Amino acid sequence: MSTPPGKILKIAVLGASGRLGRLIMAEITRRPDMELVAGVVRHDSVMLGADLGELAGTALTGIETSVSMRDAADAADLVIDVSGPQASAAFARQITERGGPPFVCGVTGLGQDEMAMLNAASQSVPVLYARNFSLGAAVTRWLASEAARLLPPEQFDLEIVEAHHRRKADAPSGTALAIGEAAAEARGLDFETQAIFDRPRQGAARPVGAIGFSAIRGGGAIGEHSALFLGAFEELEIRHRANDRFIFARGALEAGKWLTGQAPGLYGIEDVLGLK
Ligand SMILES: NC(=O)C1=CN([C@@H]2O[C@H](COP(=O)(O)OP(=O)(O)OC[C@H]3O[C@@H](n4cnc5c(N)ncnc54)[C@H](OP(=O)(O)O)[C@@H]3O)[C@@H](O)[C@H]2O)C=CC1
Ligand SMILES: O=C(O)C1=N[C@H](C(=O)O)C[C@H](O)C1
Repeated sequence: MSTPPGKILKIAVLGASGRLGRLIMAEITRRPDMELVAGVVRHDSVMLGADLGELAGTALTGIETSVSMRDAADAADLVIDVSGPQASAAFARQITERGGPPFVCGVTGLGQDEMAMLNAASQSVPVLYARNFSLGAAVTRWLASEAARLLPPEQFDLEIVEAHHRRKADAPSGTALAIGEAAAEARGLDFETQAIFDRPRQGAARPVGAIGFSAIRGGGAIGEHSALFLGAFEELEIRHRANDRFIFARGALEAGKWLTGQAPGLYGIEDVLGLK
């Protein structure tokens, strides 16, 4: 079940001044089934007080950006968070205290403490956490986990390579980690002990079952991910490239629409797409 037909979904965006936040707000204003009701920015943001339409590149909305997560939550049926790890944790605490509204989080680079806050919120509120909102990336992850299950780790080494724009703060990307976690699970391996994030100049040879990560940062790359299954005599590559950031905005809104009809719990994009 998702939002009832005819109901207009009121949405607040956390991280309204960011690359993805602006696109999500623009997309909301184009949708007849959605209404943009709040946009939260950092307290020292130069965008504080700006009209949301100014940020989204659309007509003026008459609503100014604010710093109050509480006011945003009060006004909205759904909150979409594309800010940063600290803000996500603070907001998750806020929705736990007030018991809603449903919360979609797309922020990557969350640590254990921040994930614990999301988990705690999901005890009483529907929460969806997706490190990549695109359909193609979700299918990439699913395909990689199938390949990992079918290709034995003794014969096929798994390396995950990703590339992103120069301003991305976290590495490896959330999507790369999600692919690695799914592959480790499919192979019955412990992700934490198998993941290799750094290779020393003078190191040992590659252990069997290891999952290696390489992250490229530079230019304007929107997001590219490859899962490489490297055998001695054959190789398989599963590759996804985002050509337009719009795919994340659209995916976030579809995920949010789906989430508003769900019971409290922690969901992923796989639940929305039926990939589980
Ligand atoms: N799940 C998905 O499909 C995708 C996820 N992402 C993730 O989304 C996040 C944002 O990405 P992107 O838009 O490119 O990054 P940006 O840096 O462009 O945007 C993040 C925004 O959040 C703002 N912000 C930081 N702290 C707060 C706060 N306490 N309250 C309100 N706003 C705050 C920042 O403000 P300021 O500039 O003032 O610091 C910034 O404008 C990242 O974690 C990224 O990895 C990105 C693309 C797709
Ligand atoms: O920061 C980005 O830009 C992106 N972040 C997400 C990630 O870390 O996987 C998703 C997408 O690749 C773009």
